[in-house]
Amino acid sequence: MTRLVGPVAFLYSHSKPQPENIYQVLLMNPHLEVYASENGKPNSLSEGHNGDVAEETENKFYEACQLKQGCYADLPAAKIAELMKGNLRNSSTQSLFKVVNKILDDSIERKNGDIPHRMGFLLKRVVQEIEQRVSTQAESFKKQNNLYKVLGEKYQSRMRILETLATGTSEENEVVMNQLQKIKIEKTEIEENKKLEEQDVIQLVQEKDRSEIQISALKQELELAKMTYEKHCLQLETDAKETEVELEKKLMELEYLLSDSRNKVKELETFSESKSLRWKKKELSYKCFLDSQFGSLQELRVASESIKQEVSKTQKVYSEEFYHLGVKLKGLVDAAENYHTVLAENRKLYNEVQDLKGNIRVYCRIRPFLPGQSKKHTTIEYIGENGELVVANPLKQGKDSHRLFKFNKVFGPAATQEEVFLDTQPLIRSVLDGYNVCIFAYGQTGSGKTYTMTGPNISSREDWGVNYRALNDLFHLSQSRKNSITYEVCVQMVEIYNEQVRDLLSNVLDLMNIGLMNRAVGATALNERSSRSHSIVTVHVRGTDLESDAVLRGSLHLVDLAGSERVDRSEATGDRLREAQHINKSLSALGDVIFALAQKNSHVPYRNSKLTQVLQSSLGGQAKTLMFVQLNPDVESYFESVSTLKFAERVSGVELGAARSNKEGRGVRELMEQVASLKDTIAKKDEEIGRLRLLKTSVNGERHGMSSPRYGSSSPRRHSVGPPRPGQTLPGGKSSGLTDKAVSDLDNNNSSEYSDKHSEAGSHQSMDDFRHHKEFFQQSRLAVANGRQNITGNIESRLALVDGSQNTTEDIELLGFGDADAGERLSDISDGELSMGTETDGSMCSIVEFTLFPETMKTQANSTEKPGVPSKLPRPLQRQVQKATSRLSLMRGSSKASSSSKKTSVGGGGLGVDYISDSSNFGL
Ligand SMILES: Nc1ncnc2c1ncn2[C@@H]1O[C@H](COP(=O)(O)OP(=O)(O)OP(=O)(O)O)[C@@H](O)[C@H]1O
Repeated sequence: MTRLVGPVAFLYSHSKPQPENIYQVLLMNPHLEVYASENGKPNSLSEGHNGDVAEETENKFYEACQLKQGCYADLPAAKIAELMKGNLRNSSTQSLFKVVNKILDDSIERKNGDIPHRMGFLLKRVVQEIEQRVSTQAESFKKQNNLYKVLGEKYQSRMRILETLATGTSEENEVVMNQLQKIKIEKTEIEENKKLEEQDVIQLVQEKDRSEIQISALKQELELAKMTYEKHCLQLETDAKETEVELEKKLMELEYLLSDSRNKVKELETFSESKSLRWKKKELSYKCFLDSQFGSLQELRVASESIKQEVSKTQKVYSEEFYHLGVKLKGLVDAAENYHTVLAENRKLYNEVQDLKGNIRVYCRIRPFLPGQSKKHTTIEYIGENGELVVANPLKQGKDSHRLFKFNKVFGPAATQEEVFLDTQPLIRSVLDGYNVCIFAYGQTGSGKTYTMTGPNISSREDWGVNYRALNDLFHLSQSRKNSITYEVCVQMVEIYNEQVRDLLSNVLDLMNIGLMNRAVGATALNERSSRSHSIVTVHVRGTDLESDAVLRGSLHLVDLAGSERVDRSEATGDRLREAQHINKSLSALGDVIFALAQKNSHVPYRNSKLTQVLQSSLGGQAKTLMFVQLNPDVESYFESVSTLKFAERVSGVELGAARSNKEGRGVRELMEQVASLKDTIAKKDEEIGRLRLLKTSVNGERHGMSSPRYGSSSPRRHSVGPPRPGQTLPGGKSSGLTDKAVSDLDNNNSSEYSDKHSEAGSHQSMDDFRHHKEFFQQSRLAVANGRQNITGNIESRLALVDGSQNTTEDIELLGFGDADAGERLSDISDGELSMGTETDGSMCSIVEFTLFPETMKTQANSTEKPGVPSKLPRPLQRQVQKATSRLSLMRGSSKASSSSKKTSVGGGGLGVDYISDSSNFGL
């Protein structure tokens, strides 16, 4: 490209002079540069705007020329031209001009104007070069000029168009101006926004700084975290390695297990295949079975349809029949209701018949298992509502193992003290109507006798036994009747221990006070001895009808017997053996009495024990007697229980005769008193006769020795009475007044041998079923026999052997031997016709007196021996006994001393029981 700049462009545009040759151009513009084109021709003329570059080129060219001058002076011109050719082409036009000027200057300096050939050639070449360059430049100027001309025209036409357009768009210009204004406003707004944004930007920058700080802090944290993370990573890696090792181990194990389980799976697969085969077979068989069942079901459906029809038919028939049955049933229900009332009436009537017959009532009570005892093993099989009891033998099975017993009532283990008492209450209340009542508890040790009679805990009303409840009830009843009848009530508590009778308490207040004050000691002392002694609480009642002045007397004996099996099990010696023998004796005597009564024997051996003596009025008289048979349900006690039940069954068959109330009209009482005084005089006479007889006998004995069979026996009984004949008049003018039966009783009673045999025979007959009881009866008899061997026929000695020497006199006295009127008393007791309450000497009071206070009798008999309290008794009890005895003596003394005393002595001779007038004191 060729540019026109500087003076050339100026020349072209203003003067437009057309240079006629290259020299002119070069002269006009010494700075004009002419560049050779690549093809060796100058293609442009350019101003050398860098003088330094041009100067450098010029110097180089000149130096080259001078060099060539010196060096190549001899070279031909062609050769020089060839060498110059490259430099010419590459040199600028200005440097060429300079070269020309130099050459010319040099030639002028030489003054001859002579130019060396070589320089001239060079000059020619340079000029040619410059001419060539100028001509090409001029041509391009022409072309450009033409081009500019075309362009000028074009622009002028455009200018014209634009001018026309400019006039047409002035209005639009206004709009555009307006828009421009708007745009300006927008621009200012934008600028403001921009400012704001700049502020924002500043803020953002600040924030950015802050965040950068944060970022740097975070980066630090990150660094730290990275460090810890790396540490952690390291730890993890070590852990991972360890776990990897473990896992590898486990993997090994698992692989082993896997292979094992694979084997098992294979086994199971084979097993399951065999099973599935079996199941398939089964399925097939079931299918066959189901098909057959389905078939039979179809048949059944058909059959059931027909049956349904039949059933509906029969239902109709049944409903009709049911209707008829309903009608009949209604009638039956009515009848059943009546039946129950009839049954109740029957029971009542039965009881009345029993009352009339005077049967001993027997209630059986079964105690519950004690804590610690196994409740599974019980002998009690069934308890009926009407007194049936079935016991099972644990050693047998089948029918033989069961035994049925029937009593008036059976109380199960769950029966309460209240329930037991309610069934006993009517009997107890009849005491206030003048009846003698005896309630005794019989059974083996630990069967619940004391529980029933006394109760386990007297401080709790609920636990009160029959004794406390009876006393409470009697006192309350007597209080409620006080407007029509005044009652005098006396309570005695007696214990028969080793055949000695001990009056423990004679006053109900003392009973209650000692019970309350000294409960623990008293209770313990009593319990200790309970198995080895018979305890008897006696309530004497005397009532006076305020209207008729009639007097009624009743007595209630509440007896807790000693354990029935004690002797059987006893392997005791010494004191315990003695106790056992006494218990044996008394229980066997009770058995003898009961069996004699059951067989309606003419003789009933009451005298064989203190127990039977004390209970005589309640067993043989017109008394109401109830026996509680206590059972232990434990299988270990089965045989004991069965023998107890057999004994009880026997007892329940005993008829005592209809009970009779001891009521006396005023006349009767007066007569009784006369009879009593007469008896007293007779007794005195008898005593005198006895003394005379003794005197006579001693005189005869002296004369004839002691060989008389009549008086040979030392038994005063034989001596005094002998076997009387009916109607025989007793010495002293007193008719025996006894029937044949009474006489024989009397005889039997006095003949110990006969009595023993008789009782034994009775026992043997009646006790076939009661082997166990028989055993202890025999045991007791052995003791008696031992005594008999030593002194045959000597009753005193025999008794001394049985009861111990210290009690000999006492026993003789108690049994009536050695007492002149004993025969009479015995006859009274034996005679069933004589009531204990109607005969003074044979009354319960006198018997109790007689039994309780042998020392009194001894005094009467002028005996010198006095029984002491047995040393075997526990000390507190001894004190009690002594206290009670002395108190009773005092009471007797006072009643004797003053007939107007509030305490009334009953029984004649001041030997009765002291009644306490003020019964209100006894409210419990
Ligand atoms: N019905 C009953 N309910 C609860 N416990 C009873 C019953 N009967 C008896 N027991 C308990 O059985 C045990 C023995 O009773 P208990 O002392 O009355 O017999 P026992 O026949 O009088 O004996 P022992 O002949 O030795 O005097 C006691 O612990 C008593 O509390």
